[in-house]
Amino acid sequence: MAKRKVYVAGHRGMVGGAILRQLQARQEAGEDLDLVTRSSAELDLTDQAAVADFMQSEKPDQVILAAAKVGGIHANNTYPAQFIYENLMIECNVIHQAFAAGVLNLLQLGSSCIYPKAVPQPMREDALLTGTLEPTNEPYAIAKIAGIKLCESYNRQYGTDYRSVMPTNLYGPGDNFHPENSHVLPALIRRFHEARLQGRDEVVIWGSGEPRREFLHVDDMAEASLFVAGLDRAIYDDNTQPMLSHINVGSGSDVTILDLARLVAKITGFEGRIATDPSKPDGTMRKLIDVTRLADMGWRASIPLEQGIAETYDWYLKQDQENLKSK
Ligand SMILES: NC(=O)C1=CN([C@@H]2O[C@H](COP(=O)(O)OP(=O)(O)OC[C@H]3O[C@@H](n4cnc5c(N)ncnc54)[C@H](OP(=O)(O)O)[C@@H]3O)[C@@H](O)[C@H]2O)C=CC1
Ligand SMILES: C[C@H]1O[C@H](OP(=O)(O)OP(=O)(O)OC[C@H]2O[C@@H](n3cnc4c(=O)[nH]c(N)nc43)[C@H](O)[C@@H]2O)[C@@H](O)[C@@H](O)C1=O
Repeated sequence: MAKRKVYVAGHRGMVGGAILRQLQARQEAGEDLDLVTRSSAELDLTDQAAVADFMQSEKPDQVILAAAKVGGIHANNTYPAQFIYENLMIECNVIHQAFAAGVLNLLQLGSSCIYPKAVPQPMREDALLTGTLEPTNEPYAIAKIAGIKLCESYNRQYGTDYRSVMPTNLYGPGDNFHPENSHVLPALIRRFHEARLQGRDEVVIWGSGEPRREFLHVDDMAEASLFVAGLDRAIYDDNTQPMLSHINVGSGSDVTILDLARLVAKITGFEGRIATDPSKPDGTMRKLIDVTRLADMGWRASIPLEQGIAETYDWYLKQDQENLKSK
């Protein structure tokens, strides 16, 4: 039997990298896989003609779409045009050109920010499009909702099997530690680490510290993505209502940002004060997702938050030291 050719879009990113590592482990364990990757420098997924050429020449059996314009609350709020344009273009090009090249199986990653700002918690899949979105990331969320609807529409009209997973806030090795544009967890790991090294007695966190967020380790996310991609179609379809084909992926519990900061302080060894900066946005106050659907299918997260942050900090320290050496 021919090898199954899988294209992982976004393999240099945090999630795509973790998915690729798990697929490579399967390959080493004997699974007949042909793994295809391209960096954004090699293939700009916003370029329709380039994506068409690539799909026609590679003709993968399966596409995993983990490429996107990604960032935290500040980046989303500051670069809304890039977040909506690049994400819509990437989704349209990858999904349509995959279809045009005869790809029947695809999995794409959305985000829990697709759900309305004021919605019963935990947020079920059928909360989609029941209210207005959180303004700080509405353009990104609109693009992610369009991704779900693209998959649903191609499935309805052409009978393809294009699936969508909606992750909660993710973290782990390979994360972006940019001081302004990153998500909260990598930002705090870096800020608390630097404060300890510099002997500072205070670290400031953005907003009130009161919002709650649910965090999932990227290795859990990669495992869940491959679990959903590999589900028998009858099981996937049985568990989705008509016109509601996405599946939430989360850890099932959330923490306040202040408690998260205390945990990061403990792990990084910072013993000073934690202050808040109310001039920075809180964003949505709570976005815990309901993970019943995925749990019923047989998958649950396994990496506890404290352990996951400690491992991520170890990874960060290794990167930090390599960077220091190369300076
Ligand atoms: N991180 C999080 O907390 C969450 C992430 N998600 C979703 O998970 C997915 C993966 O996110 P994550 O791994 O964190 O993001 P990263 O920013 O770590 O990685 C994104 C990847 O996308 C690629 N990419 C971006 N633009 C282009 C382009 N124009 N052409 C080709 N490739 C491009 C980049 O490739 P290159 O490196 O080659 O430039 C990069 O490696 C995204 O869909 C995101 O929306 C959802 C919820 C939370
Ligand atoms: C995954 C998700 O990520 C984004 O949404 P978000 O959950 O609001 O993301 P965030 O991680 O950046 O912030 C979480 C909370 O944490 C607070 N916070 C404190 N101190 C820092 C800090 O130093 N940096 C950041 N970024 N936030 C901080 C911050 O004020 C907020 O209250 C979406 O735009 C969208 O991309 C999306 O889907």
